[in-house]
Amino acid sequence: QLSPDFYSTTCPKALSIINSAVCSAVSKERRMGASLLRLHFHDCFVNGCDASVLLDDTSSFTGEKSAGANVNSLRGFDIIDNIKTQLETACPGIVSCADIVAAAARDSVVALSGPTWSVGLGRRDSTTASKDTATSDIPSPLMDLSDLITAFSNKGFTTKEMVVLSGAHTTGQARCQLFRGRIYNETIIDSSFATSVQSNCPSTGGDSNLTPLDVTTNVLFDNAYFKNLVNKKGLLHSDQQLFSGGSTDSQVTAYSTSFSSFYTDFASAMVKMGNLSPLTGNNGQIRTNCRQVN
Ligand code: HEM
Ligand SMILES: [Ca+2]
Ligand SMILES: [Ca+2]
Repeated sequence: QLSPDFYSTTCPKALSIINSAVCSAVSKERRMGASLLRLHFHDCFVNGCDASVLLDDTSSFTGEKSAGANVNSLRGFDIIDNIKTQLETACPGIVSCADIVAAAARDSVVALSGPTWSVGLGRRDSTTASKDTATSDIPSPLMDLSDLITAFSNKGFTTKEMVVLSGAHTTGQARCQLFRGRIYNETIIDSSFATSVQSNCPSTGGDSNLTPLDVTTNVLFDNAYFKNLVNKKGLLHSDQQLFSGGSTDSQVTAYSTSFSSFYTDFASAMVKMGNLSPLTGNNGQIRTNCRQVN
C-alpha cells in the first residue's frame, strides 16, 4: 500500500529535491520531461514499478536497457542518478529508485504544463531485471488497435485508459526507423503532413533522425495529440490506430475538444500505472546506486 506521506518523517525533503532536479533538467532541455515520463511507463510495464529499467547488465542477467524498445532510445538515466546522489546525501538508504522515477514522471508532466496527481510512495527496488519481459510487455509502434488493447489489458488497463495514456505522445520525439513505414505507405495520413515528415526521414538512411510525436505543440503537455489524430497527423502507426475508423474514434474526438477531460483521465490513469505491482515491506531493497543491485 503506497502513501504520499511515506517519506514525511524519514526524508521530508525527498519530494522537493526530486522536483528541483526535474525542473532544472526540463528547463535545460524540454525533451527531458518526455524522457522521464516514458522511463516510468517502461519501468511499470515490466514487472511493475520497481526500477528494474534502471539496472545495467550483470553476469547474472541482461537488463532491460538492451531490449529493442529501450536501446538507443530511453533517456534520463543521468538525471535519476543525479537525484539519487542528492538523496543519498540527505537521507542515506531511504528513498527508492522506483519512487524517484514515479515522482520525476509526475513532476515532468507538471513542468510541461500538464496535469498533476498525487504520487503514492513506498515502492522498493528490484534485485533483478529481464530483457525478455521488456521485449514482450512493452507495446510496439507497429501494433494495430486490437493488439494495443490487449497489451494494456494484460496490465489491467481498459481500452479507455490505453487511449488516454497514449496522450503522453503530446510531447517527445521518435526516430525515423519507427515511423518510416507509416509515412511512406499508409493511407490514413494527411498527405502534406506525410511529405513534410519525409523531408527529415528519407526512405533509406536517417534511421535515427528525430521528429516530434506531436506536430503542433511538441514541448507542451496539452490535448493537441488528439487533434492531430483527428486530422490524420499521428506520427506512429500505433498513434493513428486510435483514430482509424475503430471503437476508440469517439474517445479521441472527445479528448480533442476537451483538454480538461484529458487531464483528469490522464492523471487517474497515471496513478493506476504507478500502482502496478510495487515491491513493498521487506521485498526488494533500497538501492544505493540505481544502476546496480546493492
Ligand atoms: C500505446 C502504446 C505505446 C507505444 C506503441 C509507444 C511507442 C513509442 C515509440 C516508438 C516512441 C519513440 C521511441 C524512439 O524513437 O526511440 C515513443 C516515445 C515516447 N513515449 Fe510512447 N508508446 C506508447 C505508450 C506510451 C505511454 C503510455 C507513455 C507514457 C505514459 C508514453 C510516453 C512516451 C514519451 C513521453 C515519448 C517520447 C520520449 C522522448 O522524447 O524521449 N508512451 N513511444
Ligand atoms: Ca519494472
Ligand atoms: Ca503537445
